[in-house]
Amino acid sequence: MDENDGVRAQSRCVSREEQEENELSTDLSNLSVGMAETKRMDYLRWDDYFMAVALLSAMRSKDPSSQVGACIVNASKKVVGIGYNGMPSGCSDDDLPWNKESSDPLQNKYMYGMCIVTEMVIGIVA
Ligand SMILES: O=c1ccn([C@H]2C[C@H](O)[C@@H](COP(=O)(O)O)O2)c(=O)[nH]1
Repeated sequence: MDENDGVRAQSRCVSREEQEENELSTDLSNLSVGMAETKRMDYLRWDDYFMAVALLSAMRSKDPSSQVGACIVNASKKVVGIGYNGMPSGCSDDDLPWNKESSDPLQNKYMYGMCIVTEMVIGIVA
């Protein structure tokens, strides 16, 4: 052992610390690679997404026999309208009839309701 042994020893010690640090950072970097967020691949396709919006909207309908939902989307895939079948807005769905086979046309829902898509398109362009 000469006078440089201590230095070498210290230097070896620092080296080991550095090595440990390197190992630690390597481990952390592995960890961060392992935890890295990557894009989900099982996300909803646009068509399914818009159809799901339409299905959800249909659940708002008060029509006892048919529940229809709609979701209108523009060319940029932006929803420009959602809706469901029912009485025209502003008309009470407690007062208007929900029948469909009454001999009195005024007592049938068809006299008052309109295809929801038609109604929505009118709403969008109006
Ligand atoms: O494309 C459609 C088809 C139907 N609707 C609405 C209109 C009515 O409220 C009902 C149809 O009633 P039925 O008892 O099934 O005849 O559904 C619509 O909005 N859009």
